[in-house]
Amino acid sequence: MTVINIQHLTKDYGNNKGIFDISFGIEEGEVFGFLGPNGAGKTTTIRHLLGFIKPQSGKSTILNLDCWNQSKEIQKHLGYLPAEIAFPENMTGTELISHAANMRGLRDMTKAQQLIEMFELDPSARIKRMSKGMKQKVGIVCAFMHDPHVLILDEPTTGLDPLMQSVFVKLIHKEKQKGKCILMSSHLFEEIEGTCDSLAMIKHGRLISVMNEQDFKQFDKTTFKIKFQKLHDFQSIQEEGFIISEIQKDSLQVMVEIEDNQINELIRSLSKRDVTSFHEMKNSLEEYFMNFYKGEKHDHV
Ligand SMILES: Nc1ncnc2c1ncn2[C@@H]1O[C@H](COP(=O)(O)OP(=O)(O)OP(=O)(O)O)[C@@H](O)[C@H]1O
Repeated sequence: MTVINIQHLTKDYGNNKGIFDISFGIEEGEVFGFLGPNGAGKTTTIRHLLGFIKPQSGKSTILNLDCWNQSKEIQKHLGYLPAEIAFPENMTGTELISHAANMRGLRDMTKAQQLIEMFELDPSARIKRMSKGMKQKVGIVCAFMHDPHVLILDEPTTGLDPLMQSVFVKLIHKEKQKGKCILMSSHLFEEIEGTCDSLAMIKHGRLISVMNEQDFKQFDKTTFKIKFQKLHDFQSIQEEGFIISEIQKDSLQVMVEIEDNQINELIRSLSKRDVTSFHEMKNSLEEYFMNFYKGEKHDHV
């Protein structure tokens, strides 16, 4: 079932700013990455989904409810983590979490407590004394504590240290297993690659690429750069049935591309040969896009 559905969504702010003809859908149990550089239009798209912006043309729905006309109904099923969290500074984290729960009519705080422990958050401090990372953790607790079916997360790992980023990735995997529909915006390839099943890439307000689950499978492959001592070994490895993506005869070097489950087979095969060097070159989303859009100027994306 398509939970989030965006069709031809357009908001023109003038001067070529805004979003233009954005369309994509996200299914139940799918983690969808929304990737793009600063100012690309990620937040503008997300604000439409939240019912904060009326579309100029096109429409978006969540659970078949219209995001502009039925946003109140949608709120019950939605968890939202904004990119910039503007919390009332004088409250403590605990007060804020209770306040957010009361607004939702949420009584059972079991999940909130689990999240607080999982992220090692001390919510008793005043928000104004909290670091960026601590505020982000409070935001995560508020977005997930009512166990919503749909999660919209705008640059969710901002301010989290690497350890907490990996806790966040675990949380996303768990929520996905429960069948949640998750939209996650980011300008970090690594974050999207580690969590998402599919993605849309936006630049200058327009979608430039959509990758589905099948397209993502290529990142389960690894390329190895292998150099041999003897010509005979260099030649015979090419007859072993591996995918050879590049051959350099002068240096007796090959690039072998394997699925992650073929690694033992490759090692067995190499153990019979005289290898002088062996380098792993993991296929990454970032590399894929850099190759795909060679010639264009990139900062992050
Ligand atoms: N209310 C507005 N009026 C005019 N221009 C706007 C408005 N809101 C956003 N923009 C412009 O629209 C473009 C898209 O902005 P948006 O915030 O959606 O980008 P983003 O992809 O979320 O970027 P970032 O990664 O920096 O958060 C930007 O050029 C921004 O300046």
